[in-house]
Amino acid sequence: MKIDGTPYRSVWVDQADGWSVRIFDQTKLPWSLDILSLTDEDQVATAIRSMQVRGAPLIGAVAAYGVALALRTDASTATLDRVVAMLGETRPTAINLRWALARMRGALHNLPAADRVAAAYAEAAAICDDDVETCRRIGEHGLPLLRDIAARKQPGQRVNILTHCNAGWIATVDYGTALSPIYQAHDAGLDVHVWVDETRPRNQGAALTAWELGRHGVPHTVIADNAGGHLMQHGAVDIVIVGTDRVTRTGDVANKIGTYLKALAARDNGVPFWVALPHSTLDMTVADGVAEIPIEERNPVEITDLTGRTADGRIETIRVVAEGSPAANPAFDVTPARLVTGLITERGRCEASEAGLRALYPDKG
Ligand SMILES: CSC[C@H]1O[C@H](OP(=O)(O)O)[C@H](O)[C@@H]1O
Repeated sequence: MKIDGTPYRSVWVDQADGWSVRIFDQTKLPWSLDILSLTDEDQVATAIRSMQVRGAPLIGAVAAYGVALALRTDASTATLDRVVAMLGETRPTAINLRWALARMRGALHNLPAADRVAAAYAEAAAICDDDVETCRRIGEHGLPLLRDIAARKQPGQRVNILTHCNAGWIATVDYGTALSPIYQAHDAGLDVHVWVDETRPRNQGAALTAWELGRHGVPHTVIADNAGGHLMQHGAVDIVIVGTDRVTRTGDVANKIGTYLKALAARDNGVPFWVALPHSTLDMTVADGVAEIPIEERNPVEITDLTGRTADGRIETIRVVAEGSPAANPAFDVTPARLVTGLITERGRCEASEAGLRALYPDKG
């Protein structure tokens, strides 16, 4: 995606030295565009844990480069196994992380140590290129849904989409998942508008989705997470499109905390609830998402404290919870397949079911 006319991906290898890895520090957005240079696997692990880099497909891609960085120092099998295990423990819910690391290990394990560094950078780059094309195609397969809604609108009426968290280009290598159809619809001239859930506690919607859409000129309105049901009751939402961190073979969907509540409100109001995902988000080894998907518990300080910009431009963090009150911070929830209208993938759309997924992905074990 372009920033001030310059095309960017969300992760790239520094052309100057040919090996260090660049990312945007997403904890500084939307206030500043800080580019970080990652030079070893520990810096990659910190960037993922602290959510300097986040988004299910993107953390997989960045972890893949973390393997390459580790092998630059020591290309032994012991190091390969160690760094795959270490990076795989940084965040438990998004399956893309383990998918990317398993792909890296599979590509490198049987190579001579001397060949591993070049092969690691090549495989990480291939993962990135695959994600870019995959997300572009997700947009293509989601666009007809928005065209169909637009066709039923009166002249001057907008297509109103609600999304939760950030599943845009900054959460992937490029294009995004949930936002990819929205970008393509906007670019095709459809009159779209996005209700952007602020997405407490880390405000990925208010800080990242709003930033992305604003830069691309997509009309949008930031709302409190709890406003979505009300808007749906009053006919202000035509469709919900969200991203996901893991989809089970039965179509259960793990995504940012609060997604399940959106799906309940959508079902109660007859609003289509679609989930956009790349193949790297599929976990065919799991059937019951509620019972089996590990839900990341993050630091309660993300609940008790809020970071923002003061009127005079200073970035500050303040406590917004009564002193002494404990907080709990589950970072994801699981929406059962029965509440999902359908899945938008790079291979097409399907129902949220094992039959639907196996028809699209007969090759996925
Ligand atoms: C295409 S991003 C998918 C998913 O990842 C985000 O989680 P986080 O911001 O914690 O990394 C969010 O749940 C998005 O929907």
